[in-house]
Amino acid sequence: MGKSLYEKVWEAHQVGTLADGRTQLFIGTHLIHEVTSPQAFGMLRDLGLTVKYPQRTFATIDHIVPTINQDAPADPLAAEMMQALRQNADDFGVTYFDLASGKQGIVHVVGPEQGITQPGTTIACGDSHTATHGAFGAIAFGIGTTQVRDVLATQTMAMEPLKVRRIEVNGELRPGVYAKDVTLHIIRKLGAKGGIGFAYEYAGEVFDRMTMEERMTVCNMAIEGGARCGYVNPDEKTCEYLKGRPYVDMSNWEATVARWLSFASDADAHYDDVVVIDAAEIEPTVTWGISPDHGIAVSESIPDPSSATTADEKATIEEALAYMKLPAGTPIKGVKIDVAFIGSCTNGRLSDFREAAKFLKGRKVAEGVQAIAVPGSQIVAIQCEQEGIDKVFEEAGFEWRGAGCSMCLAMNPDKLVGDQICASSSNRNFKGRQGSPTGRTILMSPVMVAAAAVNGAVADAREVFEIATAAA
Ligand SMILES: CC(C)[C@H](C(=O)O)[C@@H](O)C(=O)O
Ligand code: SF4
Repeated sequence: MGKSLYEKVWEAHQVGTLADGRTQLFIGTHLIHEVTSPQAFGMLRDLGLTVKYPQRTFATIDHIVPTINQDAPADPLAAEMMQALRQNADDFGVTYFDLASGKQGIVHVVGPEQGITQPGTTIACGDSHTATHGAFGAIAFGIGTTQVRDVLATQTMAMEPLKVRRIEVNGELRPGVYAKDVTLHIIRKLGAKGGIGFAYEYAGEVFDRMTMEERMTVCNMAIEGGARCGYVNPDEKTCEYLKGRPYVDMSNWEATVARWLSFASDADAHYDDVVVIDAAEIEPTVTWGISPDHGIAVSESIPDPSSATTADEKATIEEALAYMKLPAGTPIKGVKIDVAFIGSCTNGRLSDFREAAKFLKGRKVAEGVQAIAVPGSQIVAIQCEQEGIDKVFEEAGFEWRGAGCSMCLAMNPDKLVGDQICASSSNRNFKGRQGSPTGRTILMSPVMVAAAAVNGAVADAREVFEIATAAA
């Protein structure tokens, strides 16, 4: 019987079995940011410990950093957190991609961009969207602050092994359907808790064809489907993306490629579960509620509690609709928006801005809508600016900001106000997620956010494109 990538990587990193039965797992790469690392460093200081492998630890600043006047946050607490990360990186000898480095950005954008994220490795980060790095065939876990301490001090952590579910998406995606729709569709189908106890292996023709950035978008949201991690097997595209990046050792490239590819799941690997999805059934998908599994096709209507099949489902729909203040049974298309946000570790990369710019060229953001575009990293910002994408956004009426998490979680000045509705390319639509306790989030792909911004309401980007083509 062959092995899955998950099994191969796990076995290669297993240091031993702990008394409680858990595995002590070696962590090849540790990524840190300003929110979940200060206490961990504090604990190291208290215990008189050092960072075990500082060369395996990389820091960046993303959550609290403002997207305007980035190095001068008005909030003294933010300034203090920024300073603390600088101090910790200096004191413990950790590489820090700070604002002055030109490499700063959201941790899950920076890792791949620098070539730190590599196939066959284990990666940990005190952040739930660490699964993003699985796009490269890494086993990447989001961890809590205590585990951040453990990894800093020992480069290992204790973990229970996972089951593996292979999710195959075969066939052709329809025009206007993006990686974000694929991931929202999977979560809709399997539920926000469906992946508990699993690693998700994303496979099949659709993933084979996807670019690395698209694979990252899908893996990023594995956690929103309950999975502990998600990955795509490494292939030529993975290697091509990484070739020549700053942290990739190019001294014996052929051997590196052979080693990376050897981690891919064997054809006869065992899976605990297999789900097969037909790509043609996936439509541009948007959320209507307060959990990422509250997704519907943009052509569908907001669920009606009376259509629920269980009492639990009924209560969930009622709670979501009460919070969202949306009428049951009416089309989601046409729901007015106040804010449009393109960015985040899900959809804040070059290809996301390129696609949205294609849509925005020659169009204007609807009156009364605040639209902001936030590159996932300083490098993404420069790439976009070199292509004139920033200008397309600005001419359309978007604000073009500096890199960071921005309004995805609003731990910075970018926040919704009151019960504003935001069309957002991010990954979570939880209550209060975007900075206002009554703020409302509708998740969708960047192109759909652009369409909503122009329309002033949720729109089907495909129709708006067609209307434009017909009029031309
Ligand atoms: C602040 C951080 C710990 C958090 C996470 O773990 O994911 C954030 O990135 C998020 O997206 O909610
Ligand atoms: S962009 Fe959003 S989801 Fe990603 S790390 Fe930042 S806050 Fe978390």
